[in-house]
Amino acid sequence: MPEVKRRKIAVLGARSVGKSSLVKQFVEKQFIDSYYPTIERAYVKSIAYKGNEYVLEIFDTAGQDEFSPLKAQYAIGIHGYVLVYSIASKNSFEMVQILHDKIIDYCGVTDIPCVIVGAKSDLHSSRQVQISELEKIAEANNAACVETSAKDDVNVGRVFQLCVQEIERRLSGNQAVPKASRCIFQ
Ligand SMILES: Nc1nc2c(ncn2[C@@H]2O[C@H](COP(=O)(O)OP(=O)(O)OP(=O)(O)O)[C@@H](O)[C@H]2O)c(=O)[nH]1
Repeated sequence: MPEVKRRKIAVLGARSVGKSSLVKQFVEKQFIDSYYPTIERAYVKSIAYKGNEYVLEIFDTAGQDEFSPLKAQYAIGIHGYVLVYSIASKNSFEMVQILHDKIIDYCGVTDIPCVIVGAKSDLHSSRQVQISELEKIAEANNAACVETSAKDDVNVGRVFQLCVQEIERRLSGNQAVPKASRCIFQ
């Protein structure tokens, strides 16, 4: 019988970028147009990956700015990170590198399993962050990347598949994953 594996994932990013909407769309298959700032909330959802069942414990966190201290519970015992920005906000994109650096620094490591997510990909006409910029930051940080829309339910499941992929390839010592399976835009 395939083994059940448990993995903890923290979802971090600036305020109002769509973290909760992404997690809610993934877990509860719903999208809510109104905005309620998140304090913090944990969700559980199982997925299949390479023939195994993964029980994901997903921590949806409060929006961060550059001065927010990283909470211990989002660093200790976390297997993988989902770092979210909105494609319609350059400032939120800049927060991704700040957050990545904070996690690396807090954990005292050089590399973390991470997916960088350009959220609200349906907001084409307000786009401030190009796909090439996402590819560049992902490559610089050895991360996977994807653009999603929680509103239109585009690539939402892929975020968490990619996160498990990033976690597992490090645990197995297999670093060789083709770029095409690490960066997804449509
Ligand atoms: N157009 C569009 N709007 C979105 C999308 N995802 C979220 N939103 C909207 O953006 C606003 C903020 O979404 P949230 O999911 O609450 O953002 P958050 O990052 O969890 O916010 P904090 O709790 O402050 O950190 C809400 O009004 C959502 O309806 C999306 O994919 N497309």
